[in-house]
Amino acid sequence: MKATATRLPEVVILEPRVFGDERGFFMESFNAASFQEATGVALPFVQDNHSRSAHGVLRGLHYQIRNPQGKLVRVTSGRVFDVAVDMRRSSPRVGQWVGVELSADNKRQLWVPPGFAHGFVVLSDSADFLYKTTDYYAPQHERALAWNDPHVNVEWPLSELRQAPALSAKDAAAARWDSAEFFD
Ligand SMILES: Cc1cn([C@H]2C[C@H](O)[C@@H](COP(=O)(O)OP(=O)(O)O[C@H]3O[C@@H](C)C(=O)[C@@H](O)[C@H]3O)O2)c(=O)[nH]c1=O
Repeated sequence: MKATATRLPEVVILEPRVFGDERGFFMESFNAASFQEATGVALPFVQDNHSRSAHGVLRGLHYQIRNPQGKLVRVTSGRVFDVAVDMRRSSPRVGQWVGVELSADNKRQLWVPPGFAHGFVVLSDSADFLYKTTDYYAPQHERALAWNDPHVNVEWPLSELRQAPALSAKDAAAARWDSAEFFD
């Protein structure tokens, strides 16, 4: 497992060792000890999620203001641009973002800690997105920050899309920075 820090130090890119042979490949997609060594995080994971999205779908930027979820995310078919935003009020990097391309080919995983908003846009024809979470889904605590909030100013790779990003109604109505809620 290779771990690479991003410009937000708590957000880490993980690359499992891939054993290829004439049959295909094998990798440990999750190993608790390797994960803890790479991130310093000992939280248990309690939920696994899988979504499939068409080209141009943008989900996010989501976080839970109570029961915050750390997310270990990866892509098993297709290619996405994945984004984490620091939503911790007392953080020196509050409002800063990091974006990483995750694909079935590069087999990268991104560790998005509790206290960060998360989202992604699909660059391929479709994408299967799998993630583990450190807390349960709690819709009453879920919040969405607008993907295109000018204060955060995520540089989404929109030139790679054949269309404008496709959003859920919830994400289209997401909060702007000035009315967003933060982690203390
Ligand atoms: C996220 C989630 C959704 N659902 C249900 C609620 C709803 O009816 C349906 C679709 O939910 P959403 O539209 O919120 O799904 P989606 O927009 O894919 O939400 C996800 O986006 C990415 C970016 C994240 O980071 C995730 O944590 C999660 O917020 O699935 C669950 O039952 N459990 C869950 O954990």
